[in-house]
Amino acid sequence: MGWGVRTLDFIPYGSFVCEYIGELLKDEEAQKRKSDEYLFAIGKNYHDVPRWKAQIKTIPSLQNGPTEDDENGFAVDALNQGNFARFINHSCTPNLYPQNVLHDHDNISMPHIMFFAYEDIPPLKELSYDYNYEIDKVYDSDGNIKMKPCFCGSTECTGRLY
Ligand SMILES: C[S@@+](CC[C@H](N)C(=O)[O-])C[C@H]1O[C@@H](n2cnc3c(N)ncnc32)[C@H](O)[C@@H]1O
Repeated sequence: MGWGVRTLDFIPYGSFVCEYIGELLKDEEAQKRKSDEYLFAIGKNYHDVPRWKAQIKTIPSLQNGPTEDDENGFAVDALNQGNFARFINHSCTPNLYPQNVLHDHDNISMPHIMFFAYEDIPPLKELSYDYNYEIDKVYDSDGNIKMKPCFCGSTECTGRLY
């Protein structure tokens, strides 16, 4: 799996752990990047979530309907600039989960990606999150389906990252 990240300290359930830092790219720019190893796709499905729809009324910039940013979707690329979060591997039974967080602006299409602890994490445990790829939905530049085996070692491992 290459490099990974372990915690030195005990991390209590629910704690904020770190942000996924990198270059913010429009989806179309992200797709042109030669490497997708460190891309975190933010997605643009926040308008579809009924629970979120109620809260959308509280965000001033969303009152005039979707903007060009909403149509585009964004990704964070940590290939050239980033922090240690880019070395966190995928697991089919992860101990971290990402959340979209708005704290210094109210543009819902480009939230900060913050990781929180799914459970109490003991010292020296490897940190992981679910990369959430859809199997057979990742393509190379020629349009062929890409496949990558998963080595997370979980008893619930699906066998493929994508
Ligand atoms: C964001 S990087 C994680 C850090 C990476 N291990 C490294 O050495 O830089 C994502 C890449 O790590 C590898 N990786 C992460 N989790 C994996 C897993 N469960 N099974 C196989 N490869 C994994 C894959 O090559 C993936 O494209």
